[in-house]
Amino acid sequence: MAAFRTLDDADLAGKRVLVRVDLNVPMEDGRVTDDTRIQAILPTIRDITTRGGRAILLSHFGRPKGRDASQSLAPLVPAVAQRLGAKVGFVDDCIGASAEQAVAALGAGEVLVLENTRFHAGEEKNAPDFVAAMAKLGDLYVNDSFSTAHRSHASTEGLAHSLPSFAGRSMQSELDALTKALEAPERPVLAVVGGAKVSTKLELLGNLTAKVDILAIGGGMANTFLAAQGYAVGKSLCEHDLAPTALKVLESAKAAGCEIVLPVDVVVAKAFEAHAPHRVVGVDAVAEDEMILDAGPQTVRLIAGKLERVKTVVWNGPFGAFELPPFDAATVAVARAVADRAEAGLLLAVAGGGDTVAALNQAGVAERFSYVSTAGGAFLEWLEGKALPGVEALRR
Ligand SMILES: Nc1ncnc2c1ncn2[C@@H]1O[C@H](COP(=O)(O)OP(=O)(O)O)[C@@H](O)[C@H]1O
Ligand SMILES: O=C(OP(=O)(O)O)[C@H](O)COP(=O)(O)O
Repeated sequence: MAAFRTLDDADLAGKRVLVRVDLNVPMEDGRVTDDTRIQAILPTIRDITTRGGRAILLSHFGRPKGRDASQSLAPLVPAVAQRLGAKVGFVDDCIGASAEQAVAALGAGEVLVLENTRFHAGEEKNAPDFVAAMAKLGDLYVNDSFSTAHRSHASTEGLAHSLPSFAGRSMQSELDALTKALEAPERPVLAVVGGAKVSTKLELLGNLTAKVDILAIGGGMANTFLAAQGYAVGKSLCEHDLAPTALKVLESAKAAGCEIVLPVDVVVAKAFEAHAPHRVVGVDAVAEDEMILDAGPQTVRLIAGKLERVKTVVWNGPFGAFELPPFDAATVAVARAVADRAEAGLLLAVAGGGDTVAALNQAGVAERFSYVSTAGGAFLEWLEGKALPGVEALRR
């Protein structure tokens, strides 16, 4: 028997199906800049609607503290409708009278998006009253969001205990593909971790050092390590409070025999904007009024050198502020080098994360990777061998 109930086990006709999806997609000026996560949920939505169910989509967007119009899911609704090729409704809350009325008015085969779950404090607290208020809106619960499975939130975990629950098609295929690709990875394994979510991803790097042979750290993540080692990082994105955690990661790596690769040179600018005047400097030469926005060419060469002796690459987090050219250079160069070797059959390359996938698409290499996951943090936690609350809650 499969570990999870899937849509194959569900009687969907006429049912109100609460579907946890991840509409936390990269956006710029109200426009979706990478639709991978939207494409990923279409099979599940279509499965529900063609079988006469009512698909009620739940998602967070960003990390708002309470209701915040700039983090609304409303601009995502036309993007979902366009890719689905069907009308999609929207209601400005995910609980309460307005949501209840909109769900009651939803016909069989129709689709509705509810407003950002994180507008309510109960979401991240997984508060029982908030879970109950959402559960009232559905007969069944489907989790199709592997990328939020590491969160023990009301819409990712709580609801699975309140309603008959099922894994969606994307959730199923992510778990299948990652298990196949990485259950017993060929060594040496190189993990590449960058990005901006330093506080939520730094701690897990300690455990990751026990699983991989080389850990290359870049992006905003690297700045915290550089600062912890005593380098001045100026105005860079950096969590100075987390210096002790960064030092612990370095100690764990030493104990595990995992080689750590940090930037040796960086690209710095005084403004966080595209084409800002910039210079390449050694990591010991960042001025007080500068910020690190990318890794430098020497660092790229260093990582390219490591690629020559590894058999598996796992990657989450861009190496720089890739949305702002030319600070995409290191990410693009490393992505191309990995893709070339994957395509030549010299290594297996798996990458994941909302922005990482966007960066690989921007570099035009996503198709040349062995597997690309929608998930970043969840992918790293899965790789560590951690039980993911959103996945565990779906087990039979
Ligand atoms: N040096 C840097 N300074 C500021 N932002 C950075 C830097 N390096 C990377 N980033 C940002 O990190 C973000 C992606 O991080 P993250 O959300 O952790 O990745 P993912 O979504 O792939 O899991 C991008 O928006 C990118 O601009
Ligand atoms: O974008 C996401 O994760 P990712 O940046 O690790 O790929 C998910 O939507 C989770 O978002 P969160 O890290 O705010 O919980």
